[in-house]
Amino acid sequence: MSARIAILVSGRGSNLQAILDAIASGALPAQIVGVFSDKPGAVGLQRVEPELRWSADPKAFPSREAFDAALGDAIAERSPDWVVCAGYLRILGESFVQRFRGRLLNIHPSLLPRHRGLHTHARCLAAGETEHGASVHFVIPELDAGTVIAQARVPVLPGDDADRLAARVLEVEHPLLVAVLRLAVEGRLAERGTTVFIDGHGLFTPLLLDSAGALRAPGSGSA
Ligand SMILES: Nc1nc2c(c(=O)[nH]1)N[C@@H](CN(C=O)c1ccc(C(=O)N[C@@H](CCC(=O)O)C(=O)O)cc1)CN2
Ligand SMILES: NCC(=O)N[C@@H]1O[C@H](COP(=O)([O-])[O-])[C@@H](O)[C@H]1O
Repeated sequence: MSARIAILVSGRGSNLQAILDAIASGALPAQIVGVFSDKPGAVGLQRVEPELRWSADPKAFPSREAFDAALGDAIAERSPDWVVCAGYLRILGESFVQRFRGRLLNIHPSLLPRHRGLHTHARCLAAGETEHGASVHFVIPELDAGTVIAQARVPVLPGDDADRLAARVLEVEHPLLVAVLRLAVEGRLAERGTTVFIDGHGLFTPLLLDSAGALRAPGSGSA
C-alpha cells in the first residue's frame, strides 16, 4: 500500500508537480490523496484531477481557526500519512499543527534559520549573503522554526535579482522535497519532540542535497 500524501498549495504548484513526476516515474512510492488550497484559483489545483482538489476562501470563514478547522477536516478525511506545505502561504494555527504534528512538513526557500517568513530571496540579497537555498522542516506552531530535516544550497551570483535567485533556488527545491519525501514514505523519517530521526538515529545537523540529488549527512556518506 503506497504512502498517502496530502499537499497544500497557494500558487502555481511547481513543487507539487515535482512530486507528481517522481510518483509517475516510480521514484517516489506514494499517492497524492488531495491537493488543498486557500486560493480557489490556484494553478496548483489544476495539476490533479477534480476529485482530488479542495479549496476555500478564508474570507468566507469567521476566523482563521474556523478556516483551519475546515481545512483540517478535509485533509483528515483523506487519511494522509504525510501532509506537505508546498508553496502554501498561510500561517497554520496551533490546533491544525497539533492535529498533524509529526507528519506535517514544509519546504521553505531559505537556509533556515536564516530568513524565516516571506520574501526570502530579496532579504538574502539585501543582507549581502553569498549563499542561499532551501530547507525542508517539520512544521510547528512557530513560523518556520520546526526542526530542519534537509537543505540544498545555491550560490548568490553577481547581478542576481530576487527573481533570478528564486529560480535558482526553485531548481533545488524540487529534488530536495522529493528526496525528503522518499525518506518519509519509506518509513525512515520521524520526529519525536524536537528531534528528527532517520532510521532511528537522531539527526542533529540537516542533511544536505548533493549534485546527484542524494541526501548526505554533512561530511559523511549518503543518508
Ligand atoms: N504554523 C506554521 N504555519 C506554516 C509554516 C510554519 O512553519 N508554521 N510554514 C509556512 C510556509 N511559510 C514559509 O515557508 C510561510 C507561509 C506564510 C507566511 C505568511 O506570513 N503568511 C501570511 C499571509 C501572507 C500572504 O497572504 O501573502 C499570513 O498567513 O498571515 C509566512 C511563511 C506554512 N504555514
Ligand atoms: N513560505 C513558503 C514559501 O515561500 N514557499 C515557496 O513558494 C514557492 C512557490 O512554490 P510552488 O511553485 O511549489 O507553488 C517556492 O519557492 C516555495 O519554497
